[in-house]
Amino acid sequence: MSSSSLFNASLSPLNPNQHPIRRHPSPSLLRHRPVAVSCTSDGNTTTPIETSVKPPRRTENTIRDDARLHRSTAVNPFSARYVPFNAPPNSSEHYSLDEIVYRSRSGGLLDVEHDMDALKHFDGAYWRDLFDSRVGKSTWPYGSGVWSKKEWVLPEIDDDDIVSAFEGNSNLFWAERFGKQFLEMNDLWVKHCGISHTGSFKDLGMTVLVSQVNRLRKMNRPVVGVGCASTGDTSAALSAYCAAAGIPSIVFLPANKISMAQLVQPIANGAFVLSIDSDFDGCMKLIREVTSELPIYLANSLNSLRLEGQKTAAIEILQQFDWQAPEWVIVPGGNLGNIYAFYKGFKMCQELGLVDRIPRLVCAQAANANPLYLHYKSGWKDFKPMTASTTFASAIQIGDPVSIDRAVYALKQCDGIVEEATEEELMDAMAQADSTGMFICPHTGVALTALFKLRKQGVIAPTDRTVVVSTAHGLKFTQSKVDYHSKAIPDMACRFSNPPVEVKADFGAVMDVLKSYLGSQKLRS
Ligand SMILES: Cc1ncc(COP(=O)(O)O)c(C=O)c1O
Ligand SMILES: N[C@@H](CCOP(=O)(O)O)C(=O)O
Repeated sequence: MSSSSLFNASLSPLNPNQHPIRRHPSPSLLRHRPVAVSCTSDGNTTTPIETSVKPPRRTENTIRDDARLHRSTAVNPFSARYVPFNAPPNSSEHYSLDEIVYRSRSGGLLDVEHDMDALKHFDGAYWRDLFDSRVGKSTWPYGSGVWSKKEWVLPEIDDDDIVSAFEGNSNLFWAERFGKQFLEMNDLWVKHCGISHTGSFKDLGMTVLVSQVNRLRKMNRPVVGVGCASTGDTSAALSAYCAAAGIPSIVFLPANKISMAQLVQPIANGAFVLSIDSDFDGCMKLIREVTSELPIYLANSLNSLRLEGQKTAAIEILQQFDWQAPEWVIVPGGNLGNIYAFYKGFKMCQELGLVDRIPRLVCAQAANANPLYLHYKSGWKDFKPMTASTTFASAIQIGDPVSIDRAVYALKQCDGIVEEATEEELMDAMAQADSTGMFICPHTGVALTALFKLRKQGVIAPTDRTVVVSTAHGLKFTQSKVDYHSKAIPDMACRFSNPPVEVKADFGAVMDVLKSYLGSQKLRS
């Protein structure tokens, strides 16, 4: 096929189905940068994207229409299916992603398995270039950080079925001052997964799950609604994505155990909200029972589809470092799906040749809800669920995590570590981070405490490139910050509190407090 006929055959930018190297996977060709093609809105003329300006969009077309016009007619070579998690090599049990199944025949967890042989037809340079070419665009659905990796997420879904808020592509913040001032580190980063559509990393998984539900409903599968148990972030993401797609959502929340900002999210998005007199683990048990009786699709991370979206945050970190792996990635853990999602994202990048090694993972838990930490400390012997106590890191107040097996597997594979944080430690860490220009949630405070401890022990070196995953926006947890800064927390010194100074509306009084403040600043500098 000549290069010009290739341009004419391809109507989709950087579509691997028509990529010139696809049928010639010799190493030298595979190293070439993919040739991107574009076309006019009537789909006729194609030119290399790097030398042309895209023709103006027809105003009556939406970006979905544009995607439909440019859609490839070639057979999609990529696929994925459910298999039992960590199945023995001789297992043949598998399920189509169009089946409604959350557990294996033996009652174990499931995993989404991709056809790695098909993905390996393209080398690491190909995938790196493809993913890089999609960042920062408004092309449907690749403007999403999740769907820009569609071939590795849900390769078979029709773009028309995708429900996306262009989530992902979250900023990787160089924590220069925090690293220098508190940890003597020069290469510390915070991946702000909470600066997102509903304010937490849950958007990454929920776009995938709700898109698949949208597809199932179009296939007339019996799904009347989607349900979850939640500590506040899963419920917010579920209700927002369902509302965008016009799908009913049902959320089970532990009464009085989530923040006001989190509670109002599903209410505003029109979800059916049940406030249940229990803790998260109690709500989780109930939603599992209910979804096995009623045609309500289960949206918690027990459902392995969610993790396919969440793993893209790991891929994004590598991408943001120009495809270099950091030494450490620290993730706060509760129901424990996310730590496995990070491992899976990193591992796929290694297996498909985008990077040559993966980072070591640290999972950080609140000491008041630390079943994984205790399991790790026991040498991975005999896991014991617990009743979690109240913690300011309320979204990880979980004692019986559904993904315990996934987390243990991930941590063992990458020589990972588990750490814990007391209430005072996590609140101090959050205040310290905020004082250097961040505005993080208490869960990120748990992760930063783990970093403090590992630096002190000499496990993490001053020059180690380290990423702390910030899982939710601080604005969802302002009450905890108010309590801390007003020193209203019993038995907590609140060492880094910064309460407002009350002063009379009088010039002299204002000058006095300002002079005293500026004097103390001079002493500090
Ligand atoms: C803000 C926040 N951080 C961390 C976590 C922990 O994630 P996972 O349950 O996947 O361990 C959750 C949810 O559990 C969360 O909502
Ligand atoms: N923090 C979570 C707890 C449930 O986790 P999931 O990932 O299994 O949905 C929440 O916000 O509900």
